Amino acid sequence: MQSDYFSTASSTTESYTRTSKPSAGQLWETAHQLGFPAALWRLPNKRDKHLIVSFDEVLPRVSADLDELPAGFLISPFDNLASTAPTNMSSGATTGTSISTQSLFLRADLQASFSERAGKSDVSITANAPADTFRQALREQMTNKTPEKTPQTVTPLSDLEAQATYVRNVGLAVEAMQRGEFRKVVLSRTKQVQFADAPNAVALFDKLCTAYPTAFISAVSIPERGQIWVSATPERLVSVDAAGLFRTASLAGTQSAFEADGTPKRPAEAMWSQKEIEEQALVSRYIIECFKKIRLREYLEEGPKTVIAGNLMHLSTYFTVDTQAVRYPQLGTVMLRLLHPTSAVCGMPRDAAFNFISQYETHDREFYSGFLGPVNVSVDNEGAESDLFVHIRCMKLEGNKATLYAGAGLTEDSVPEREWVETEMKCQTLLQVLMNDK
Ligand SMILES: C=C(O[C@H]1C=CC=C(C(=O)O)[C@@H]1O)C(=O)O
Repeated sequence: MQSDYFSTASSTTESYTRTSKPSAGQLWETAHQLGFPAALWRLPNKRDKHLIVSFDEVLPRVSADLDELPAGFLISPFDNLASTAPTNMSSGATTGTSISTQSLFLRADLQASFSERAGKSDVSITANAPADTFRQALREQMTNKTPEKTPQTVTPLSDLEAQATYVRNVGLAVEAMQRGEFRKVVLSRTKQVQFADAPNAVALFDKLCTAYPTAFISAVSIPERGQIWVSATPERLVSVDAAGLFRTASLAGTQSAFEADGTPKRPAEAMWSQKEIEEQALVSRYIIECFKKIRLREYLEEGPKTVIAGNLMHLSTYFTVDTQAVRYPQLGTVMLRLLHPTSAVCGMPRDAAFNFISQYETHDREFYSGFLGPVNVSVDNEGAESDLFVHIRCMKLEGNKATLYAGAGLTEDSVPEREWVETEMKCQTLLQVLMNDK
């Protein structure tokens, strides 16, 4: 007999031994079977994995307000701009921020943590009707035998036409920048991959966790769209921890983390071109301008430093603010609205770059280059924290098909063919793990 996993009283947390606990895969499959959205994630440099299941078959569209939302997981599209509305800040400053209600929110109706160290998982569930349905379906899932794993065939489809279009559009962007229409734009492209069978998102998530310990790894299932988004992003957008420490970072400039002979490069010895230094400085400047808009001067800036992101290296500058010391508890929400989309995924000035992207990109970015992550989630009784990341190095799974997304930051010094190669390298972050079917 399986133990009773959930209490149907108010929200409870229970611990299980290794033999009786439901695995992330079993919880994920149960949610999938019942048509419930689910999000699985692992924070950078952490080992614990977390899962949320929402009992809303159609997810609510919400404003990304960290001060109002309950515990859950937020996923926002790139195109999240709304009409500008004046908002009064606690500091007394008045500024224009975008109030958009296009983020999808997975409320934590069920929350589970999987800790390798402690050898236990905690599962808690709120007491509303689908809880019983879920418990029943999970019991069945746990008694089912896992099917034998057969090697997966993964076929990237030809990109020749996409390459020609991309190179032409980069050329047009460079001309527009030389005419002074904007200073930076991030143009993206997609890459299609065909699988023999629908890939197992949880197995893929686990492989990404192992391959990229410093990335934010996630898998988000959105049944109403028939999509699962999987990513290994190196870019933090906004975090606010239980002690009120706010963090953001600027990330840009790209080169391979390996020498031509395959030996790893030492980050401290990485050489960066003027184009890349400027490209990253524009992202930092964008963040500082957001601080200026709300008249916040007490931020700590560290960098730029070379950081490793899987198969790539980037330049990154870190910004931190003690929201308690500056008496600005809503800083996370305010900065989120000001920052997105940063010039790491859109450009500078933002609106001109956004218009260029809308005019020339031939695909809908959907959730690529939006943001995602846990909101007001408490882990290990350490207090609630929010961790939102820029949704890059990601792909959309739809049955047997995956669409990978990658963009490159362009300035007037960009060479179109090199930018295409850069997007290919970015696609490799996920592709290498997909192709390595161990
Ligand atoms: C837009 C992407 O990366 C951004 C983050 C780091 C470096 C970037 C670059 O060098 O262009 C991009 O701004 C992407 O991976 O799709």
